[in-house]
Amino acid sequence: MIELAPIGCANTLFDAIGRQAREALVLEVETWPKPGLVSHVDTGAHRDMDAALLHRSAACLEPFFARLATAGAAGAAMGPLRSIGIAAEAAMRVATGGVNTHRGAIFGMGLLAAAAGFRARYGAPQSLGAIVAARWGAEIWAGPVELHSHGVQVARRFGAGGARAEAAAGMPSVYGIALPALAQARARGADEEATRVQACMALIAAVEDSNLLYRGGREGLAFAQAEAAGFLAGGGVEHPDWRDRAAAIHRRFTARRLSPGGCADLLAMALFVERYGG
Ligand SMILES: CC(C)(COP(=O)(O)OP(=O)(O)OC[C@H]1O[C@@H](n2cnc3c(N)ncnc32)[C@H](O[C@H]2O[C@H](COP(=O)(O)OP(=O)(O)OP(=O)(O)O)[C@@H](O)[C@H]2O)[C@@H]1O)[C@@H](O)C(=O)NCCC(=O)NCCS
Ligand SMILES: Nc1ncnc2[nH]cnc12
Repeated sequence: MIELAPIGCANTLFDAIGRQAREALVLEVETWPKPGLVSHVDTGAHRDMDAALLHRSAACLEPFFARLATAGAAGAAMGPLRSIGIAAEAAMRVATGGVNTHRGAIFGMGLLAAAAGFRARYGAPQSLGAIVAARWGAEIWAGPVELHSHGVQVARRFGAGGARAEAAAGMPSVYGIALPALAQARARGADEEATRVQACMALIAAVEDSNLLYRGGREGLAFAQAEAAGFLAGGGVEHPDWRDRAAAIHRRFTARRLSPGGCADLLAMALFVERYGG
């Protein structure tokens, strides 16, 4: 257990955590081409979502991320965090007319915001992901399960761990895949949008995204992973024609109605974690 002396925290710090979480969600949307996903350019494989809706959703979630940071700093266990998360999901549904824009992000980014609050309060040396795993990992598994959610159906049919497994393990896809991809692309001179596309492709190539499994089954997931891996093996965003190649992959996902919504969330979480120094 972490035992460190508390340090003072102003509300403005928690507000800043909420704002940074929202900005990370917005930056994810403002990234093109992301295979099958919504961006400022088009709506990909979605008929019920566009960039404006995702922006509205991100805006309505900002105060909830700030509340989660405050709760994290107060040493909250998973129960109070879950209550804030459920209220955030309800607010999202009101803001979007019932569309599931950011359920995964509420969960994962919400836990990272709580960890950022905890770390600001106690000065803990661990990464935000390590704090999530250490403080709330066991309770994440013990929480109530929605019998009919897409994630639960996919877990039953394919044994996929989804957002819970990712969070309980301390966000390995954020730390082991997205952050190194962002750093490497940037070090090689890629611009910021290209850097985000590279990280998105790296995530799709490796993550068992429950949205891909729900819409495309094992075959859809394998198709998506092979497409992203092919992009990376061909030089990724260092290839002179990278944008055309990524756009062609985006069209192929869209034609198959495949959308890696979990990877979109993980990209946003990596952008948030980067700003908080790991
Ligand atoms: C525990 C929950 C996360 C409940 O989860 P659920 O049972 O639904 O299971 P998952 O599928 O595991 O997760 C839900 C969302 O997480 C994203 N996701 C998917 N795979 C991964 C992964 N490997 N790692 C991390 N995150 C992942 C994904 O969210 C994004 O996609 C959604 C949009 O996709 P779309 O294609 O439009 O899909 P639908 O609208 O669902 O269907 P169709 O359009 O195809 O018809 C969007 O949400 C993105 O964010 C998964 O959807 C959790 O919800 C829970 O318990 N909540 C309670 C509150 C709580 O405890 N909070 C904790 C503190 S904040
Ligand atoms: N850009 C995006 N497109 C589709 N689903 C998403 N969920 C979170 N971000 C998304």
